[in-house]
Amino acid sequence: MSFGDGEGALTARSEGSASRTGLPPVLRLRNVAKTFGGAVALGGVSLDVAAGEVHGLLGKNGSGKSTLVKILAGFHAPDPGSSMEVDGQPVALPLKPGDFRRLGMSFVHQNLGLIPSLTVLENLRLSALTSPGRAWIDWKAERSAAREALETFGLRLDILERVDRLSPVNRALLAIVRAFEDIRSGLEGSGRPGLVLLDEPTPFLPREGVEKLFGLVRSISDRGSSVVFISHDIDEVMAITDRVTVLRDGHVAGSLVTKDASHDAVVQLIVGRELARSAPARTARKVERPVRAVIEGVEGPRLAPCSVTIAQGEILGLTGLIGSGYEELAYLVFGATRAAGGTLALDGAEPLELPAMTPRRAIDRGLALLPGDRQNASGVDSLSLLDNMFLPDVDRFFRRGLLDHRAMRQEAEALGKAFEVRPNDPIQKLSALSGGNAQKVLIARWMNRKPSLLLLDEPTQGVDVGTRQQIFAALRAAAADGMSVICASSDAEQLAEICDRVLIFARGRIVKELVGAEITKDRIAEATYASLDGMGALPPDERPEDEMQ
Ligand SMILES: Nc1ncnc2c1ncn2[C@@H]1O[C@H](COP(=O)(O)OP(=O)(O)OP(=O)(O)O)[C@@H](O)[C@H]1O
Repeated sequence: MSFGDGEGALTARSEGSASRTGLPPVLRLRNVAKTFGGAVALGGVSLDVAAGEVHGLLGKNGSGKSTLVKILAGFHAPDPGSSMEVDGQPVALPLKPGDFRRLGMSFVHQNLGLIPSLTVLENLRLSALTSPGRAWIDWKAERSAAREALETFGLRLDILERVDRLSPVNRALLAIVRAFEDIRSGLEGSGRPGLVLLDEPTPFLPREGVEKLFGLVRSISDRGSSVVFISHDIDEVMAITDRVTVLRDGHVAGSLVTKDASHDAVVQLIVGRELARSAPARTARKVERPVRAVIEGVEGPRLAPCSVTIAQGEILGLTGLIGSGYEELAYLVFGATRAAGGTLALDGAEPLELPAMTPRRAIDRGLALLPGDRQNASGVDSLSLLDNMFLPDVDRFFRRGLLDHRAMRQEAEALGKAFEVRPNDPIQKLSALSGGNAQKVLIARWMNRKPSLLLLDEPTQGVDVGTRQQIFAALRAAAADGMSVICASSDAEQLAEICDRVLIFARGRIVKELVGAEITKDRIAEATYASLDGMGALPPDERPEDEMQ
């Protein structure tokens, strides 16, 4: 994600914010290795994180980043021969769960690690509330500590709200604030500089969230603490880190000082080759094509009634700030969220009432939805790759009442190969795959069904820079064959690469349409943030319209 060159654009870190000299590395890893049943996830990684440094950890899906983080969290035991120092002191491995606190580390994992049934307050103050030797809880003091922590981050949340009622964005922000709080209280007690590890914390964050997070990261590092920042977003990494280490196939492919490195050099280190940027094939798409779907007056919790028409073979992007309504449309059309009103007419057929739409009906009519919240709503972690791929249409593998396992396996293998799923073992559980590889399985599943209208919510979240290009190419090829795609995303770069048309939403309405050559990353970002001006009046050429063709 990057947001153009305008005011508030993500800016490169100043030289003054680099690491503190004279102090031992806050974390030193030597030859850290991990094998899972013979498969090498980490092949001997050595890495120093300096005090006060923001260190980017990058690498393709499955390169070993999360495995390394999980070793530090005491979740995985590394192989013998691995060694670790914290603040210059040797630390015995494996770590036990919870040891990281004693060592001055805190984490935000991809699944955020919040307890959904507890309140914001309870989640935020979990470490403090459960710390040993605490005889009683001063709830008044806890409430004010929680409010203060949220205020520092500019996060407006009801501290008594249950976490499962929060939006995904607010959950991510809360998890990040909690990690910073944990380290801050750790700092007070121990005098250590401390280390926060952020494992892909930003995909759900709106731009203001990213800016706030970066502001906090800078202030923490300015006070001497270190941050390890894992992300697939190269622009973010270039903006916030002092140094980057790139993992490839479980080994360190290289380390770079960020201010001396170019974007392309980092990409090359990640993928191991130069990445050819494919130009969007928009020219052929100006041709008038038959209408695939007419969505009229769709209305949802954050979406005022709005209408959208999409042509056959068109890739339509939806974007805006989180909460502007763009992120709801796909779910309302698919019946995953109940619409308050509206109709959907497919290929000239009789319109269907959206409030009566259900996912089953939508699938029967040739729709498919890839939800953004893949941890909770997309795949089933405890099932195999094969089951996850064919969950929605297992019927087609029945031959005279029996399931044709061989055909399923062959098709799953071919699909995994096409989408570069690694490891490509159809009977492996989805939970054994890295986050990005799991996302590839889920994209493959829906693409394979050849829906007439594919609804995507943040489809390449957590997917590495090389695979992203393959997914874009697959989407373009499917669109050239007539599949229509609606892609909701906060990633302007992604939309600029694949879309024929982009609709920008603000306050529940469509406020701007960009077509063909108008679609650039900067134009999308500009139109998105123009809607913030004064939060009231929009510029004259961006007045809300209910109808856009
Ligand atoms: N519990 C497990 N059992 C078996 N294999 C595993 C397990 N956890 C991870 N792996 C394998 O280890 C390798 C590294 O995975 P890891 O999750 O560390 O990658 P990553 O770099 O974090 O990827 P991503 O960017 O997709 O999150 C992958 O091949 C993965 O399939």
